[in-house]
Amino acid sequence: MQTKNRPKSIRIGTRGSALALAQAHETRDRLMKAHGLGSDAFEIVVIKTSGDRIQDRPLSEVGGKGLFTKEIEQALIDGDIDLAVHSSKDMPTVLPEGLGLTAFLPREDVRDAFISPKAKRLQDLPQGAVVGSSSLRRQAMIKRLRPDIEVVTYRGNVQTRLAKLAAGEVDATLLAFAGLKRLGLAGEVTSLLETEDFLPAVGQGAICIETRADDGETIALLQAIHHTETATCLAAERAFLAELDGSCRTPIGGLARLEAGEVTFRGLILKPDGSEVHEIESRGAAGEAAGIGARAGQALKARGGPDFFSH
Ligand SMILES: NCc1[nH]cc(CCC(=O)O)c1CC(=O)O
Repeated sequence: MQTKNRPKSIRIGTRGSALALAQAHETRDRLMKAHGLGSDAFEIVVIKTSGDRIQDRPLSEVGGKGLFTKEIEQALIDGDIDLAVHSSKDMPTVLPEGLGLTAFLPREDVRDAFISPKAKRLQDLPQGAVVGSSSLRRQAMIKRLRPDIEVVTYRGNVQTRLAKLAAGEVDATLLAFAGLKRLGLAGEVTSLLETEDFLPAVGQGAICIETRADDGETIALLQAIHHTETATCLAAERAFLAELDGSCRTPIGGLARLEAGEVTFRGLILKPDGSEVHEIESRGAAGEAAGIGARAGQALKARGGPDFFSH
């Protein structure tokens, strides 16, 4: 596998959170298996991002998504790492010049998980209960379903959030089931929110791998672990988001499914207080995934009108 020009090991860049490391290890393990390599063929390079440093404010206030990726992408551009492993959900729709999303791993469960010592389901929480979440989408969806619930901003990594819940700071929280599963914490889940009632974030549950667009050797290496079905769904979801995310303060949900060569896409936008919702469902051939997502985004943008995105 190795050539003369390649440094001794394949350098995998990742954030240092437990979830990010689990994702980097999953990627490495798949590459080892696909190419018959040992773990010594890889080096996991931990990179601290602004998103990791800023813990006291909601991400939407300090600049949103790029915060978890900027420093890692710079390491790719500088040639300090060969590939970067990310949660697709955290990826901006526009990447820096010269970089590309080269591979997607088979998607985990896309659903949000409800975790609470007080009730079995979100619908069963007592009147006026307090739910912790820093995601604008989850906050707005909770208020849409249960306007009486108080939603408090609640940041930190998955373990910190579970500790705050255990300490009684909030009555419940919502987290991506995929992340909990990857951390071996599926047992913490009280119940799962079905996508019909609670649409996930674009990219939720999908690990993506970013490389330099001209790094043919790494791109070839990744082909063996690339999951085209996931990539097709992500093409629709990311095209949808690209039409809408001019403002990272707008709650957005989007999910594509692929069945028998046909993509079914559902998307929605909400006012942050859940008082107004615009939803769309569309379908088409897998080869048209990006167009299906983009048209859905344009349609919702038109339906929301110019005021929808200016809060
Ligand atoms: N924004 C943080 C983030 N990015 C990806 C995941 C979960 C894993 C995934 O969706 O693949 C999480 C935590 C969460 O939302 O609970």
